[in-house]
Amino acid sequence: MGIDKEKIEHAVRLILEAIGEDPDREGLRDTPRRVAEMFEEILAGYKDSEEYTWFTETSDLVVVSGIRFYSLCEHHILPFFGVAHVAYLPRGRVIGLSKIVRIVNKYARRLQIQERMTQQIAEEVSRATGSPDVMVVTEAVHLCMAMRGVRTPAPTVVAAVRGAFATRSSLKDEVYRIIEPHRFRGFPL
Ligand SMILES: Nc1nc2c(ncn2[C@@H]2O[C@H](COP(=O)(O)OP(=O)(O)OP(=O)(O)O)[C@@H](O)[C@H]2O)c(=O)[nH]1
Ligand SMILES: [Zn+2]
Repeated sequence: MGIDKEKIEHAVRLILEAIGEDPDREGLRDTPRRVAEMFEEILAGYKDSEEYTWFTETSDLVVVSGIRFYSLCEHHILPFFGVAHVAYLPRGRVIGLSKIVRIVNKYARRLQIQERMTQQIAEEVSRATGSPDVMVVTEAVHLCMAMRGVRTPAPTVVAAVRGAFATRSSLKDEVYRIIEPHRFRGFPL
């Protein structure tokens, strides 16, 4: 999915007019272009590819914790942001640690809800590693809940717990122990 920047520029100009601003005043003249470029950047996850992997004998627990992410909620197009923690048990295949961060960003940089984003990250880590044993915890503040509406920046936690993490609670507890120092404390980031 490519982003139609011209269309976004046009739409932003209309929004500026609709809120009673003068889109030709100095500070706003380049705003439609800036917003179009911003969307191209922060919604780049639609075009990210799947790369990866190499083989190993290990089956030891891997946890990448405290991965910061910034997403946009699909209801209000306002940011939600926080951290993601990704754990998996290799089944003869590991992926580069940076690829886990790339997977998080790939699904964060779209119009999202936190639950679907968390699930998609878990599914792709599972696909990439060939392991059904995956656990992803995301913690976020939603600006649509903070700046407007209920005006309550309550951090929201979503956990996708799959395979051995779901059947062995000691393994799940181990992940929560490991990620504890890297958990998201909400405002201020
Ligand atoms: N489950 C879930 N809900 C979300 C997420 N982001 C935003 N929302 C909620 O989506 C809902 C949209 O509800 P609507 O009633 O259609 O929109 P609204 O009238 O603007 O709702 P309020 O925010 O309650 O004023 C709101 O309750 C938001 O808090 C998310 O990631 N996951
Ligand atoms: Zn929202």
